[in-house]
Amino acid sequence: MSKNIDIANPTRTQAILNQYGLHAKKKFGQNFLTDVNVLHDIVDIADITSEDYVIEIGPGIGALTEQLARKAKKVLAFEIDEQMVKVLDDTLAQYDNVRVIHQDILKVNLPEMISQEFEPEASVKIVANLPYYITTPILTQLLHADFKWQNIVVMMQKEVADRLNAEIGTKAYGVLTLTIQYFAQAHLARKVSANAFNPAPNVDSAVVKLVPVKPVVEVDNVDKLFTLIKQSFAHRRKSLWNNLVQAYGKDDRTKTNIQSALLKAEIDPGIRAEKLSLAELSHLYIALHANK
Ligand SMILES: C[S@@+](CC[C@H](N)C(=O)[O-])C[C@H]1O[C@@H](n2cnc3c(N)ncnc32)[C@H](O)[C@@H]1O
Repeated sequence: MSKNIDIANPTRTQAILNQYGLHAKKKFGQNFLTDVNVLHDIVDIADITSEDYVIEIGPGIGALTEQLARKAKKVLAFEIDEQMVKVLDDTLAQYDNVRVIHQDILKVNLPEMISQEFEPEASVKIVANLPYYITTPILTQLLHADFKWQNIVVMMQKEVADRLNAEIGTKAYGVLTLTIQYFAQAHLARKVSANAFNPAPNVDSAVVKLVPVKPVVEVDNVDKLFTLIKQSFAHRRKSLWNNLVQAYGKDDRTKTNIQSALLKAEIDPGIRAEKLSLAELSHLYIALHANK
């Protein structure tokens, strides 16, 4: 395959799938991008330069990988579908700066991989047309993983993109919104219509750019903070008090501890978690932790 011919365009994508006797697999969220303008936009939004080491999630037949490989120093792409990995051996054969790894991204130890595959102090960017069925677990994994990244540019369902910057007190405001807020600032970079894909998804899509931020309130253990946040949102219609008692225990000593932490954090026990900001939940975590 010549370097000058793009892998992606509506007829070429289908021809490659036919050549290998493949169909897009729903169970792996396979919706292949066939619009080269969208692919170029994604690479531009991520601002990929020859200094960058890129992690791609789900390369598929290599349409986005190829565009990344033309600009980046190295691309490390994780693909779950063995049949796609075989296609990629051919479609990306000319790009010696691409390494495809046949693995479920949710099972990858990214910091370990980065230290094995990238130079120390590498400028790391993450780019993907995400499999929509696991957008939230992937974003959660990426953000909680302990490595430095410059930006994350990902295509996702528009409805999920809206949750990232959801207003406090709305139905869309929740654990995902707070996870994003703790680690990053999210910008909706562009919308993408369903006919940019083969097969066309039944939902609207959007490209989102995340840039890292310092958290509004630093805590000593981010995982524990998010355990508390998940417990607080466990039953959205229940009060914070009821959710906390359910999580921590109904005995008098535990109840007194929760009560004094709420008082210290100046939070009304009757409120619902969806009315609380990240800063308030962080202060609650700090107060609860101090009581232990
Ligand atoms: C929406 S398609 C994107 C394909 C290609 N990047 C494109 O833009 O045309 C999602 C890709 O992610 C792969 N995938 C799905 N689940 C995965 C997982 N858990 N780990 C790694 N790759 C996964 C699918 O097989 C598919 O190739």
